[in-house]
Amino acid sequence: MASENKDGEQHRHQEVGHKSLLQSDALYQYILETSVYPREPEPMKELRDITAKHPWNLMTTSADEGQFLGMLLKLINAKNTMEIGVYTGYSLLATALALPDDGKILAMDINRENFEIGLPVIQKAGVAHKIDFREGPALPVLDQLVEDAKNHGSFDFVFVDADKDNYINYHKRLLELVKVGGVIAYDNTLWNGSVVAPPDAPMRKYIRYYRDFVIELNKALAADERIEICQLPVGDGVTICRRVK
Ligand SMILES: C[S@@+](CC[C@H](N)C(=O)[O-])C[C@H]1O[C@@H](n2cnc3c(N)ncnc32)[C@H](O)[C@@H]1O
Repeated sequence: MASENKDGEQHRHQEVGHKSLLQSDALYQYILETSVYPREPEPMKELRDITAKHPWNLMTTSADEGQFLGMLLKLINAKNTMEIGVYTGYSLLATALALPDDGKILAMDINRENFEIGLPVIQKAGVAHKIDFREGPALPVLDQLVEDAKNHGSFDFVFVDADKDNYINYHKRLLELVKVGGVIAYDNTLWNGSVVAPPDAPMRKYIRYYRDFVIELNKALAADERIEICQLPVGDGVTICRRVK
């Protein structure tokens, strides 16, 4: 989706946000209009519209990534899941809709207010009973879960979409909590394309700050023999990790 700044200059969608790293705006729009929007469940559309009016809407998961998550969850028959980084709940709703009626999502975010923006839509969709929302930093919750051996290997799927400087810390703990054969998906692993930018390239402050953490994560995941990985250019880059040992 190209947009114009005040000088009438055209920006590509990946420069104004990072919802897709595809090199053609027209191609991305084609994917959305042909395959994503026509199949997007009504509650997800409603939540996407509500979120679009929120000042931090850049943080939301894109509709194509939401569709991808739903498909992935169904393909692996996920039931017990976790999400780190909820914001208004678009990926959370995609997950809740994809899980069976007795499926579970342990959802964590330091900000409850934004979760509450999406909550009425989630309730109306009839899937709120699957969600256990915990307000606060995710790391202490993971530490608590790891302490109890009965949680080891108990999660089928985890979606990580929060503070990039903690992804490595999450990974250490999540590998104990996800079952062998289970999946951890890390979002934003191409970090607005900055992972290949020269260090002196102009970048927004927050992109520059997290860039090195994302680069280190990508190297660590590629070297980790306990997982198989697949990095996809969906959204801002998502790396799917399948625990193998
Ligand atoms: C990119 S947004 C998540 C987007 C969400 N998955 C969606 O579909 O809209 C990142 C979220 O991570 C949360 N966050 C940041 N640091 C966190 C932490 N230490 N623990 C848990 N959540 C955190 C932020 O409050 C923010 O809502």
